Amino acid sequence: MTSQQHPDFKHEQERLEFTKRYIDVVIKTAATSKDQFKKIMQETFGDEDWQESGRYSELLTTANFFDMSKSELEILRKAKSKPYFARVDFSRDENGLKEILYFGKASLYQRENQEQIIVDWRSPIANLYYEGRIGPITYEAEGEKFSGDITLKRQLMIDSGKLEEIRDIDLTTTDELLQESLSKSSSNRLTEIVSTIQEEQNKIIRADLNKPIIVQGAAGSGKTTIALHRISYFIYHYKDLFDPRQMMILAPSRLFIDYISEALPELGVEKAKQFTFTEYVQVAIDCDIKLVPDKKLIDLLEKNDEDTLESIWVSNIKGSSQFKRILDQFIMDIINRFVPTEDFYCDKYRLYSAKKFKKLVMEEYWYMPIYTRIEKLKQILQSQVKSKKKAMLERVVKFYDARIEKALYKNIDPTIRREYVTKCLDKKAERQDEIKKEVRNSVKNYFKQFERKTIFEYYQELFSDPEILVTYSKDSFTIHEAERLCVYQSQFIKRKQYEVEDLGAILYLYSHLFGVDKEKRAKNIVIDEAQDYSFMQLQALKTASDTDMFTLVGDLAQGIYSYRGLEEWDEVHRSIFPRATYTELQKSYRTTVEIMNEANKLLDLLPYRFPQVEPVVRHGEKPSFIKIKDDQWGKELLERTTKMKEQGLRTFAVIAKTMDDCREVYNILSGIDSSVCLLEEQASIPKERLVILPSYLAKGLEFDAVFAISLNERYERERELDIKLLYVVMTRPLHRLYFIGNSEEDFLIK
Ligand SMILES: Nc1ncnc2c1ncn2[C@@H]1O[C@H](COP(=O)(O)OP(=O)(O)OP(=O)(O)O)[C@@H](O)[C@H]1O
Repeated sequence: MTSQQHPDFKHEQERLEFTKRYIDVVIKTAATSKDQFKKIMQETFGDEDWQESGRYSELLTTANFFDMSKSELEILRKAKSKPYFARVDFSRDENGLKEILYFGKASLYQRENQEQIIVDWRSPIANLYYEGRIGPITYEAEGEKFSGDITLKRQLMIDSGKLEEIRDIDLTTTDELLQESLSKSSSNRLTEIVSTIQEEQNKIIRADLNKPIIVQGAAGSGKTTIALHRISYFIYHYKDLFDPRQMMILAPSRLFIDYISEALPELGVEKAKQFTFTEYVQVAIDCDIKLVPDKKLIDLLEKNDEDTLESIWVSNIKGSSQFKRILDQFIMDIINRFVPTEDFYCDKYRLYSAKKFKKLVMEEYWYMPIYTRIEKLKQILQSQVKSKKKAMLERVVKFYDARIEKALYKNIDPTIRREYVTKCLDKKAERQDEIKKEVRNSVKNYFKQFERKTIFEYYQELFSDPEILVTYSKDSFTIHEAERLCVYQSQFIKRKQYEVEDLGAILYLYSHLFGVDKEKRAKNIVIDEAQDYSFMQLQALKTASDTDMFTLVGDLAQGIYSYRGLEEWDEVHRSIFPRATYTELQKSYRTTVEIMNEANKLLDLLPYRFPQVEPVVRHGEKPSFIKIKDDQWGKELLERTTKMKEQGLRTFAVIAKTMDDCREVYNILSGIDSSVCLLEEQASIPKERLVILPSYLAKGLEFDAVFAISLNERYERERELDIKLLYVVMTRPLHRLYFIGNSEEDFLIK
């Protein structure tokens, strides 16, 4: 039963009013605590010797409380307009008592009796809503199993604090709330979906938090959304143990980060760090890297000449597991340069043997980056020298004092004796100075035997000798291939530049040689569009962060960077994240059946077997083709946009294959309507404006309506990259898809 005629509608309305009033009370109480906090702050800072008086710890505890109440306050304030979205009535088998649970984005207890007024969607019992059907059920919380009966499952539509509708879900009802949510228009921003999370998605969000997870999900299956909800779930579960700033989200571009930014505060994950891979590498190695503009994809699309093919060949190698093995050999080689061959002496005293050092470098400190091992050795020597200094000086004093004393008692000419004693005193002072100098310099001098190079010098060294490269490759390279690689790299070495494809290897080397600072290491990493990462990049991230706590979400069918990225998950799973749970999502929530059916045809043209994507049943207009006959297409496109706006659609994109075509489209459209906007990688997406962007930047984004356009650049059936790009374009719209071009064949459609 739906709508306001529901017999329980009034009751639910009253319940909502009670909840809102209760929230008001809590907010007020929290505000008082805040005032109290200020008072204590003043008192505490007014007190001169507050550090000693023990009030420091008091201050800290209060500050902590203040922080909590501030965020609690914020969450509750936000929750007031929509405190919950669902109700589940559950009778536990153990006591037969019926619990009435209201699920929302906050959690709220009635202070008097500790009864839950709102249950957080991330709590274990919320599984009853996401996975439970009416009838008997068991659920797990903190390792314990509970069983009972769900007697009611109800969705509550609340808007601006007003109950709009209630809907009971029984066994047969399809999820109307999901349908409704999907049929809405998009806002150019990703939003949270807590009230309509589907069972298969819920399983991923709540999958074992102590294990990595790899999700291969179709376009529009909710990968980005799920990844963000999983972070939210993780933070909720480890709120007392884990600082959200230790989480890192890696996204393909700033444009994409801007796109997901709106969902972050809603989910309470805004504190997680957000970077592109390139940005993170520079942060991790604490150095700006001069990067060659990344034109390979464009070159592949536009030129596809010999130089391009050579650079693609190199990119493939630089991202491969073979390259990791080469780097491992290189690292071993470097480590061997740090094995001391000489004993350490301070003055003429042998304080440490080379053999003992070797054991430390090669065995005991094996887990540390090599430069950290050397730093450790330095500390050992310094403390050795420090502890022996007194004894060494005393020995000298003792030695000369004994001589002087002997001379004083010896029966010799007084002049000779005086001269002898003076000489001894001088010698003693000289030796003491010598020892002091040695104490100061011996460690430094000893360490001169070891090289000191920068990460860039090491990386360049790798490409300096083809023969050595062949050895590192254990003959998997021919000398000719190694030479090609070295020649290719030399063009950048001269200009002190690097390619994007070098960053994985640079980060990997850096982690082994120098180590990434602890505060720059993330403890939990979420990677969106993970199919575009190479084996080397993923391995480097794991080594750099020293954890395998990764959430990887991606879609190989959209792998437009597969020349440097991944073609399958298996190797990553096997070699980098063997503990990972691997899951697939085949249902798509974004587009209509009509659009998805058309996009699905492209999957058959790809050289690998990609299963057809199943759209959630939602119908709409069939994609249609507009032929370019004259200059009128621009006008027609804008007229259609105006019409769609009248029908309630809000976000529109014109997507061309390349930026060149985009510029031409922009020139024509901006001549008719000055509000159209050309999107670049660093841009943020303007709201409510028609945007023009190239296919490769559209990945991950979505719009109500998409015009796939081809002026000069057609999609070629023979080229895998073209098929993938077109697939990305065709899976962006929620509701409408138009093709504008010279011929339908340019879009591989009939
Ligand atoms: N359970 C759900 N309830 C409501 N909307 C959902 C649900 N799951 C996904 N969506 C919506 O479907 C759309 C696609 O989600 P999302 O962008 O996360 O998919 P994706 O798998 O990352 O897509 P792509 O591979 O194309 O980047 C979004 O608008 C999202 O809000």
